[in-house]
Amino acid sequence: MSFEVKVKLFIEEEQLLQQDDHLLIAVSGGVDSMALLHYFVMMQEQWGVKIEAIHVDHMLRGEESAKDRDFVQQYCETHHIPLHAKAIPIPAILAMENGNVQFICRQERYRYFQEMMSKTNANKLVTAHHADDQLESVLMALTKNATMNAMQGIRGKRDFAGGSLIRPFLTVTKSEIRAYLSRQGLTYREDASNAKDDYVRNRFRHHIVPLLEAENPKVTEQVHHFTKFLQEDNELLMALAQDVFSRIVTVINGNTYCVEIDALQLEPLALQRRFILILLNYLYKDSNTIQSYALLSSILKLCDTTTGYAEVHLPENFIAVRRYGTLTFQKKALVETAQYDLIVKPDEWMVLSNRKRIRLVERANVSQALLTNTAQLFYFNASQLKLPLVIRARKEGDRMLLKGMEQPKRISRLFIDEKIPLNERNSWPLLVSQANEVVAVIGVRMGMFFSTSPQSDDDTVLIVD
Ligand SMILES: Nc1ncnc2c1ncn2[C@@H]1O[C@H](COP(=O)(O)OP(=O)(O)OP(=O)(O)O)[C@@H](O)[C@H]1O
Repeated sequence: MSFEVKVKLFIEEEQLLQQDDHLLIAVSGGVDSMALLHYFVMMQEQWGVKIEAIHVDHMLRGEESAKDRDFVQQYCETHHIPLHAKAIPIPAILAMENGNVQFICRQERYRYFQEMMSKTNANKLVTAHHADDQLESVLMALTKNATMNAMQGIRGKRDFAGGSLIRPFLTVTKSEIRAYLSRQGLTYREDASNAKDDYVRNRFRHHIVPLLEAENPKVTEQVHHFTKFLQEDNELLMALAQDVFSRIVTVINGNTYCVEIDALQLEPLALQRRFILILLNYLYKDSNTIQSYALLSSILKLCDTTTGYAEVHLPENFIAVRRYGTLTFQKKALVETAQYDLIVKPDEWMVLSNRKRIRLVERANVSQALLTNTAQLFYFNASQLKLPLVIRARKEGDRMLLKGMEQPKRISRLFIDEKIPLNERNSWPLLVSQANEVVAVIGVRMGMFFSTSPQSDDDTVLIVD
């Protein structure tokens, strides 16, 4: 099958192009992306699309990278293709931020791609990833601490910057691309770093892939089918995991995710894993960069039991905590610092940081307000407390009067006795009167003003659910 037919079939099969698409073609100047740009120059009318090119000079290889840019520019001028180009001082960024060169290049490159997608109103970014890249990616994922997401390799199409990123060359090999370019009589820029073994990808390319190709010259085709099957299976499993997510996750204040462990454990392990990946997607802007098999396993290990307290520290200051059968994901800062002072208004449910809900009602209205049978009722005489009550975090020296005790008990002591985790003590919700006396530690102990049975007809009731 010819190069052009192979590419056409893949584009049609994956529905990568539509009539009137506005494409931004990512061109480094190397063999793959020059072939990509040339392919679209030749085929733009046939596909009915509008094309522009985009290039990033990472300023990493001195004059060489400036020459890459000139090379791309010259081709674009000859073929009347608008070019968007930007030089990004990666060495200077690295000096300030530290980090992995390839990671920073990629991050900066895609930031510019994204910016230009919206400035030019393009709806698709096109890159020249090909079948050899696919094979290398799968092999790299297999040997790394990767999740099943990475094992599925590169996709032909994914969402990007309000449109999509498409890879029309994903089924053609590098040697097919090279042969196409030479048939077209075109040249390209050679990046000397590609020949070195410094990067993992290069080591796979130079040493592992040739062995596999010797075993089966069509190994890239085989990997293409393999990844496609995996992707299709995964789509189904992700949809099922999303259903589970909608059923068993409660989101508090838009930033704290609470999972009922019992309900999660009813699901097959394959869905539990994907459920956690979906959750990480909510927590992180780019969850792909933090996904690892080890992280997934340590989070799932928290769900082995529903009793006791355990936590896993996650990247970027997130934390997963298991307590009372609930698994909670949130920013550590939210756990450690209090964000109250909230006035407790009658007849309104308040959701607190310890995942309890409370509500104040007149005794006569209790039955109306009771929605669950897990709620506990605490009766008190409102005239004995200075209202309104307030929810706040602990303060130095806080104490509480308890029934049967002559001296008020220090809240810090009570936290220790009740085994409240250290990192939650500063945000644990306390109920405080206007006289600044702590009258309850919500979900832990109620002070002397509260009884579990009615004292009079006009009691006020605190419902804790
Ligand atoms: N400097 C660049 N300017 C414009 N496009 C580029 C540049 N570098 C890479 N690209 C585009 O990205 C494609 C993949 O390049 P490469 O394999 O170097 O990137 P990668 O980092 O491995 O992949 P990814 O972009 O998915 O992270 C290229 O074929 C080209 O389309």
